[in-house]
Amino acid sequence: MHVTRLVLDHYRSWKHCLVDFEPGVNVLYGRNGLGKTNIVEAVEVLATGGSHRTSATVPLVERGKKTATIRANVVDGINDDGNSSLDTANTTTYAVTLPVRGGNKARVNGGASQPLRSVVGQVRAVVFAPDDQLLVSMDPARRRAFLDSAGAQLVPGYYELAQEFARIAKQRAKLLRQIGQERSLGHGVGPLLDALEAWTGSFIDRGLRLTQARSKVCALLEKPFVSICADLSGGGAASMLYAPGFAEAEAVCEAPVARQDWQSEPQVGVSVLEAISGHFQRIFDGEVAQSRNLIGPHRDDVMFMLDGAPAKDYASNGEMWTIALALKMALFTVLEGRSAQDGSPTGAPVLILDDVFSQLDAARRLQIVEFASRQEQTLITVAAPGDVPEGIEAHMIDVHKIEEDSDASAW
Ligand SMILES: Nc1ncnc2c1ncn2[C@@H]1O[C@H](COP(=O)(O)OP(=O)(O)OP(=O)(O)O)[C@@H](O)[C@H]1O
Repeated sequence: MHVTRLVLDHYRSWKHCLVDFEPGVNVLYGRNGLGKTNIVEAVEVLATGGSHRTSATVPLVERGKKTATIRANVVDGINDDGNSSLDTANTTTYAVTLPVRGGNKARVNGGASQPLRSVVGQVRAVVFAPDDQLLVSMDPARRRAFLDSAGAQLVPGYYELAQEFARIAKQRAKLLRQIGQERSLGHGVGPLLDALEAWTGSFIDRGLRLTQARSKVCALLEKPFVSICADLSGGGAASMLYAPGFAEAEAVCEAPVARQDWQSEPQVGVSVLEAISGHFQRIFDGEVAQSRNLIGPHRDDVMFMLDGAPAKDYASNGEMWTIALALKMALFTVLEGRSAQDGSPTGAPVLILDDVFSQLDAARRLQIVEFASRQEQTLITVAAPGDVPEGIEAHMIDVHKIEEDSDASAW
C-alpha cells in the first residue's frame, strides 16, 4: 500500500499542509524543526492510532487549537509499471480527527464518523526512528509501546483492548489511592473494598487477554526477528522472550492462542486465575501504600538476548542497533505477509525512515537502504538532500516549499 496524498490541519507545527507522495522512495528534506517528522508521524498515527513520540493526543494538536485533522488517500496496490494505481476503487480516503478533549474519530471514504480504534490497522506503517536503539537499552515502557504499536496492526481488536485495559488500570489505581486516604483518616473502607474487588476482576480479565495478545505478537515476530538479526549481524544468535507482568500467566502464553480469544473469554485455567487473585491479596497493603497496580501487563517486558546474554546489559551500541533494526524489519515482514484470510489488509506497509541515517554506521545504513529500496513505498526524512545515502532513486520533497496556507479545497 502507499499514500498518494496527505493533508494536515492544525497538526503539531502545521496550520495546513498538503503533500503528494509517489510509490517508491520519497525523501522529505529541510532544516531542523521544519516539521518533517510531524508529517511522517501523521501517517503513523493513522496506521497505529498513536505516535512513538507521545502517548497523548494533546501534543499532536497545534498549540492553541482544539482539533487536528489528518487526511490521507491510500492506494492498495501499484500498476505493473510501478506507478500508483489509477483505479480509484483501490483508493481509500481516511480522515482522522484528533480533539484536545474527547475521543479520536475517523471517517473512511466520507462515511459516518466512528471511533479511531475501528480504523486502526487498515493502513499499515512501520517507523524507524533515531531512538530505536533505546528500545533495547532503556526502560520497558518503550518495549511495551512497541508491542502496542505492532499489536494494533497485527491483531484485530488489540488497540481497543489495550485502551480498555489502560482505563481499568487507571480506575483501579484511583480506588487504591482513595482506600489509602480514607484509611489514614480512620474511616471505614467497606464499600471501596467491594468496588476494588469488582475492578480487580476486570483488571485480571482484560489483563490476561492483553497478555495473550502480546504473547501472540511476540510469537509472530520471533522467527523473522531471529533470522533477520542473524543476516544483519553476520551470524550472531539473537532471541526475544516475552516476560509478562502477570508472572503466573506464563502458562497462558504458551497455549496456542486463536485469533478471537482476547475478544471472548480469556483461555486460562482456574489455577492461573486463583494464583493471580492470591497474588493480589498478598500485595494489597503494598498497593494501597503506593496507590498503584503492582502486577499486570502494564509491567510487561520483552527480553532480547544476544549469544545467550541479555542484550540490555551486554550488547554494544552497534549490536543494539542491529537488534532494533531486525525487530522493525521483522514487524514489516510479518505485516507484509498477512493475508486477507484473517481479515487483515493486504499489501506491504508504508516504511518510514525518520532521520535514521545519521545514527547508523555505513554497514547498517547500507542494510536499511537496501531494505527500503525493495518496498512499495518509503518515506524518508533528512535535514539535507545530501544526507540520503547514494544509490537511492527518490521523489524529493522540499518541505520548505510546502505551502502552509495552500488552498484546503485542493484536497
Ligand atoms: N503541538 C504543537 N504545536 C505547535 N508546534 C509544535 C507542536 N508539536 C511540535 N511542534 C513543533 O514542531 C516543530 C517541528 O518538529 P519536527 O520534529 O517535525 O521537525 P523536523 O523537521 O523533523 O526537525 P529535525 O530535523 O530537527 O528532526 C518543532 O519546532 C516543534 O516545536
